[in-house]
Amino acid sequence: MSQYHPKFSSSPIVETLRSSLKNRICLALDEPDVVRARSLLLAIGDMVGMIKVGPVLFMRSGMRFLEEISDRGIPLFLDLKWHDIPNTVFGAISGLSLPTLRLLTVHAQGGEAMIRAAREASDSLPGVSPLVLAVTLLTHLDDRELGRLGVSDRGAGVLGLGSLALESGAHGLVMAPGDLSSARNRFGGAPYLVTPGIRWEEGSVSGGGRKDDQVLAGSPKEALLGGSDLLVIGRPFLKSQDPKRLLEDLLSSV
Ligand SMILES: O=c1ccn([C@@H]2O[C@H](COP(=O)(O)O)[C@@H](O)[C@H]2O)c(=O)[nH]1
Repeated sequence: MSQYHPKFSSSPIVETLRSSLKNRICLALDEPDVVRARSLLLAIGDMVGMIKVGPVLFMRSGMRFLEEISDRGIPLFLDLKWHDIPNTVFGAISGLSLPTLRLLTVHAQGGEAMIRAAREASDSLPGVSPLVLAVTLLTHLDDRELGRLGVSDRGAGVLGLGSLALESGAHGLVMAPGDLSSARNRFGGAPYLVTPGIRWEEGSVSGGGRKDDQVLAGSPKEALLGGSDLLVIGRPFLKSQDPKRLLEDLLSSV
C-alpha cells in the first residue's frame, strides 16, 4: 500500500508552474566564461523550460546575468543552496528582485526553522513567489561518503530529509533520479520534485555518456517515469559541440 503523506496537498503555485513551463528541461548554466554562457543562452535559452544559475556563474557575473535571463522572459532557477541560520537565509532571499524567478534552493539539512524562514521570505517577495526547494542528499554522494556523514541508508535519508523539508514549508525537493519513485510513493504528487544527475546515450548525439561526478546519474526517461517535474542538465549541454541538436534530440525522445 502506498504511504502517501496526506499532509502534502496540491498547491496552486506548484500547479501553475507545472502548467506554465515549455518543457521539463532545465539548462544548468554552470559556465565560468560569461561570453560562452551568453552564447549558450542565445542558442537554446528560448527552447528549454527553465535556466538554472548556480555559484559558478553567479560568482563571475553576480546579479547581472540573472537579470539578463529574466529580461528575456525565461523562467529562472537560482540554485545557491542556502544552508545558514534562519535570519541570514531570510535576509538573502528577501533581497531578491527578479521577475521570472521561479525556483530557489536551500539544504534540507539546514533544518525546520531555516526552511520556514526561506518560505516566509519567498512568500513575501513581490509578484510570483518562487518555489522553495530543499536539497535532500546530493547526487555525488556514494555509500562510502554517506556513511562518513552518518547516513547508513540513502533511501531512508532522502525520505527523512524530504519529510522534514515539506513539513517545514518547502514546496519541493531536489534528489537523484533513483530516489524519485520512493519519494513520490511517500509524498504523493503534490511536491515539486527536481532531478539533477541526468545522463544518457541515445540517438545520434551523445548526452554525455560519462557520469562525471554524478555517482547517482539516471537517464531522462528514468527520471520522467519516476515522476520528476524538472530534469536539470548542465555538462551534457555545456560540453556539446551542438547543444541545439542535443536538445532537439532529447525533446523528441522523451
Ligand atoms: O544534488 C544535487 C543538487 C544540485 N545539483 C546541480 O545540478 C547541476 C547538474 O549539472 P551536470 O553538469 O548535469 O552534472 C549542477 O548545477 C549541480 O550544482 C546536482 O548536480 N546535484
